[in-house]
Amino acid sequence: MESSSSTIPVIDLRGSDELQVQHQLVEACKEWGCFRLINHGVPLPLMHQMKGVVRSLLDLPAHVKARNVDVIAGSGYVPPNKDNPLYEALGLYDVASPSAVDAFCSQLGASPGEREAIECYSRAVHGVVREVAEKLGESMGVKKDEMEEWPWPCQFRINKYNFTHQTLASSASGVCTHTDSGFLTLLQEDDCVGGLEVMHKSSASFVAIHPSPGTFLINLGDIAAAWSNGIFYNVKHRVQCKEAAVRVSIALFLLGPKEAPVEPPPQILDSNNAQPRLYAPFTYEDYRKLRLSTGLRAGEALQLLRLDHAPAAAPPPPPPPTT
Ligand SMILES: O=C(O)CCC(=O)C(=O)O
Ligand SMILES: [Fe+2]
Repeated sequence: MESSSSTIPVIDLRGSDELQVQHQLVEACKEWGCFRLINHGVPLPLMHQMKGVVRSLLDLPAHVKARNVDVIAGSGYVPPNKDNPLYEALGLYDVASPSAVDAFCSQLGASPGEREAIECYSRAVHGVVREVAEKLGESMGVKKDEMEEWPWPCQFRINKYNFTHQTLASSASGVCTHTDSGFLTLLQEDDCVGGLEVMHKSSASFVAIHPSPGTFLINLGDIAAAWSNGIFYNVKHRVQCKEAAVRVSIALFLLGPKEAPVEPPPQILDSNNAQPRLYAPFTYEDYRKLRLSTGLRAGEALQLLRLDHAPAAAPPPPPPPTT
């Protein structure tokens, strides 16, 4: 697939014209399913400090990282594997729970300084991710107290890509093309090492995302596509090896309602130009299991839940009895 020269939108979270910010948000989510976020309020020194902590945690021996066990499927340590041999990650669910943050730090033997950075950073990015989601909801006419089980749980994940001269020479992939499963993702990319690419919706071509220190990238996931009845684009993205250097990134995933079904709110379904309802209601937990069990990680699992999805052909009738 060809690369496009267009670039993703940039949104000032504290822009003075609220209506303009809402308009920009909706347009970015429809056309790109992602945007760069500036003026978010997380202090630059904290962002830098957290990057240092991420490097030292991911440099721990494998047996220590393995103590970071799953709380929900896939939320703990992900070692390099067959699909993504250059990638590994540590994770924490749910970032709003002080005891979960404490358990994560204890499992990895974080120092008091590292612990403080993790606590401050996770609180700060959690605040930003909620603010972005609330603004996005308001832009669609939905207030935060009308969102089911709001605020939704958040998964925190720190990623490392072991890129080398050898992997560069073989044009290896860091993370294969996928969509994020949740509502939205806030990503602090590596300050220097690029490689992230997003697929532009209308051209279906990959666009390189260049590092932009001090900013965040926001991605919309599968839950955002279902919640908006297909208005928002769940952006496909991947990480390619473009430099022979270790790359690290930090992601916070705002997932979806804990138990309530994911459904478009009436404000979206009843609007004048609304299209018929696209998806059967489902829970985030069931959807996460569906992605894991089918291995469909690039939004295809959502297609299985479309109300107009043709079911697989019925199995052939059993042979007639012989007696
Ligand atoms: O490392 C990156 O830039 C992207 C990571 C990513 O896509 C993910 O964690 O889902
Ligand atoms: Fe992702």
